[in-house]
Amino acid sequence: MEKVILVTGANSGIGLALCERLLSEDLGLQLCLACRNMQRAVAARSALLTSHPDAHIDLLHMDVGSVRSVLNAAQEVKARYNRLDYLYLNAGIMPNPQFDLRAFFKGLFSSNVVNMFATAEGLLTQQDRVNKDGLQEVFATNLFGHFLLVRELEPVLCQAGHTSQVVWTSSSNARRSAFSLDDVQHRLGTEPYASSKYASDLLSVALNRHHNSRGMFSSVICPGLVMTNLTYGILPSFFWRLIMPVMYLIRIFTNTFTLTAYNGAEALHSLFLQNPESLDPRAKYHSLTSGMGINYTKARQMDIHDDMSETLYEKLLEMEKSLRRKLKEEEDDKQAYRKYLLQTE
Ligand SMILES: NC(=O)C1=CN([C@@H]2O[C@H](COP(=O)(O)OP(=O)(O)OC[C@H]3O[C@@H](n4cnc5c(N)ncnc54)[C@H](OP(=O)(O)O)[C@@H]3O)[C@@H](O)[C@H]2O)C=CC1
Ligand SMILES: CC(C)CCC[C@@H](C)[C@H]1CC[C@H]2C3=C(CC[C@]12C)[C@@]1(C)CCC(=O)[C@@H](C)[C@@H]1CC3
Repeated sequence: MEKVILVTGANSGIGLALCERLLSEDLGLQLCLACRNMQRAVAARSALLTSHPDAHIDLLHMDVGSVRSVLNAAQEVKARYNRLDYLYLNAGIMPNPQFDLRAFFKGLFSSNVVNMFATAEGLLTQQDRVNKDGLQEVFATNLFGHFLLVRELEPVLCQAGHTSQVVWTSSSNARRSAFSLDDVQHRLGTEPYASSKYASDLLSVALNRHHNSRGMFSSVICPGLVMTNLTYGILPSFFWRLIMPVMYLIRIFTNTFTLTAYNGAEALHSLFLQNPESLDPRAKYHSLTSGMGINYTKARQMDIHDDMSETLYEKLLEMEKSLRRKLKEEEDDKQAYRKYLLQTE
């Protein structure tokens, strides 16, 4: 039976490179590209079909930052496929990034320089905003929409006699100090990206605790620093082009500069090849590239406390409940209004 794989944010960057790599591995896969921008999704599908004309590729509209869109898309998935083998939660945003040049130069001449290049600790802040559901956009996109998707897809992910794998594209920018259980959406801080990625690490551990017995396994990966639309948004593109040779030089000293989307997808691809039961639920799988351009994946232990991951999980369940209640009320109001209009006609 062909494996069914759904990838969010599959129309560009690391998500698209993953699809390309999966198809090179096995043409008998059923790939589903879940995307917000359908024009780019169609282009991505055509590009994949050019290199793999016999591939089975479906498109699915899903704005992972919108509760309604995720619920609709999940219904569609359950109608189309009776089981899901891999769910890659890859879509992500880093809006309005601000780069701290002073911190960069200070870090450059400190003993922390390698860590600074690997994690960008202290270098980046972002300006977030509230979305239509009343949630912080970064939290909604990078974490909550994906959480809701996993919850909705439980019937196709957790099936007797079958294992499934959920893989989060996290980041080495994820940091416990950027996250607070009192402010899970990061309304008050300036590092929503680091916070959302740390939350995904916590959530993955909690998902394993609650779902392993039902055959669903969750892992997190970091693709390293990859030149994609997300990173091009941090500094002007002419600057990136100018410093590209320097980036390749830095790679000699830090294997985290994977740079290409193909290299960045290494850990995602490597997890596809492994038995989910053999993976370490508390490890983050890093895509790394040596100075000679050799790709490999390395597992590193995450800085996670079980009680913290459990509390986050419970808070997300609560949030889900209240958002569903709100949607139901809105739906009821709409129905009542329609009925009223019909009666007054
Ligand atoms: N590049 C890097 O160095 C690193 C990236 N990552 C993570 O990798 C993941 C992929 O990013 P990357 O490939 O770099 O960047 P890209 O910007 O190229 O890709 C991001 C993808 O996410 C999609 N997306 C964004 N918002 C939504 C949404 N609301 N609903 C559905 N899809 C959405 C984008 O689609 P659309 O066309 O609609 O915008 C796009 O396909 C992200 O989670 C990012 O945080 C982690 C560490 C390092
Ligand atoms: C190398 C150049 C001379 C100067 C580039 C400096 C910075 C713009 C980069 C240094 C470390 C980078 C980095 C990221 C973005 C660009 C840098 C800050 C990320 C935050 C991108 C998204 C992620 O998720 C992280 C894993 C990256 C960590 C490193």
